[in-house]
Amino acid sequence: MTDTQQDTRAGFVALIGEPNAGKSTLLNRMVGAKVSIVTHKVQTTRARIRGVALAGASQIVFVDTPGIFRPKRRLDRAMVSAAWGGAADADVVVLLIEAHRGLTEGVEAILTALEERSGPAPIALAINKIDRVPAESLLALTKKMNDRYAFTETFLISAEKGRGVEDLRDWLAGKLPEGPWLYPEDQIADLPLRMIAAEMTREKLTLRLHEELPYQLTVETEKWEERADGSARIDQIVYVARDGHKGILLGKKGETIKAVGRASREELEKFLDRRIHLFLQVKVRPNWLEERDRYGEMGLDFNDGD
Ligand SMILES: Nc1nc2c(ncn2[C@@H]2O[C@H](COP(=O)(O)OP(=O)(O)OP(=O)(O)O)[C@@H](O)[C@H]2O)c(=O)[nH]1
Repeated sequence: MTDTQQDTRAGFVALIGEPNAGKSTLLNRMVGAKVSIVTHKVQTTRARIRGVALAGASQIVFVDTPGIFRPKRRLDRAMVSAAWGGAADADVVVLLIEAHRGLTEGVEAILTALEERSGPAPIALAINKIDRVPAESLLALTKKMNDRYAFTETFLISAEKGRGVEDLRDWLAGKLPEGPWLYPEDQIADLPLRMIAAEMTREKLTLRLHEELPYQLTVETEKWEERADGSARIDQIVYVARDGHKGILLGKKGETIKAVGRASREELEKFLDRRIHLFLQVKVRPNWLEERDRYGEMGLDFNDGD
């Protein structure tokens, strides 16, 4: 190992909490401005990348599980446990709650789901919006929360004012497994956009192919090129596990993949409000399943680079 590679760490952090807890605000603080473009427009049950933060030699990949921890009035426990899968694969979980609301029914529901899961990941509590309450109340809330659940660590933060955020980020960085970074540095800024674009194409494939759709399929955004005229060129690869699947995806004279590309491009243009040139390619990658086992659960388009 050379000096420059020493001590690099990388891994996944699931940021969970009730709607409005401040997840986006916190992420923007830790990751940088671009993350806010990740809206709730693209819904999926799988975990998605919200952004990547760098802290020293660590690369922290934040994932979330949209729709999961937003139970309506009555909590569907089975659904929450099933959906919890994505977060259970994270290396660290952060539960974000609001200082002025404390241990609400919604937080209680999340804690129940936490108790039912068996993953070994450390779970930190981040009490957010501390600027909204008197400092004296925080000690009591910290105690109440830790009596309810044995958190690995508790942080008092104000995502909006930036208080305590660095401490949390540094702590997360230290908890990740040692290993090489998961994403090249030049991809980090637009990673969420790349993910969204891939997800849109995947969705169009699903709509078009229904049950014919090979289960072993993934979409990766390989290139994202900004053009001088304000448009962008996006190159995506649809990976399938077998030759036969490639034929299904292409369709007669490539009609199927063309239609998928058109539909995906139209939606991307609406979403990004700009002109998009989308190029799709179908490739067979037989060992894809092995990678998928490791990363598919996270909804990641993992790029192993070798
Ligand atoms: N006072 C105060 N307000 C905050 C703080 N952090 C976030 N907020 C506000 O809380 C509201 C919700 O923040 P978001 O970051 O959108 O919350 P979220 O958890 O991402 O919400 P969803 O997108 O619904 O899941 C916004 O109005 C933020 O400005 C904080 O530290 N202090």
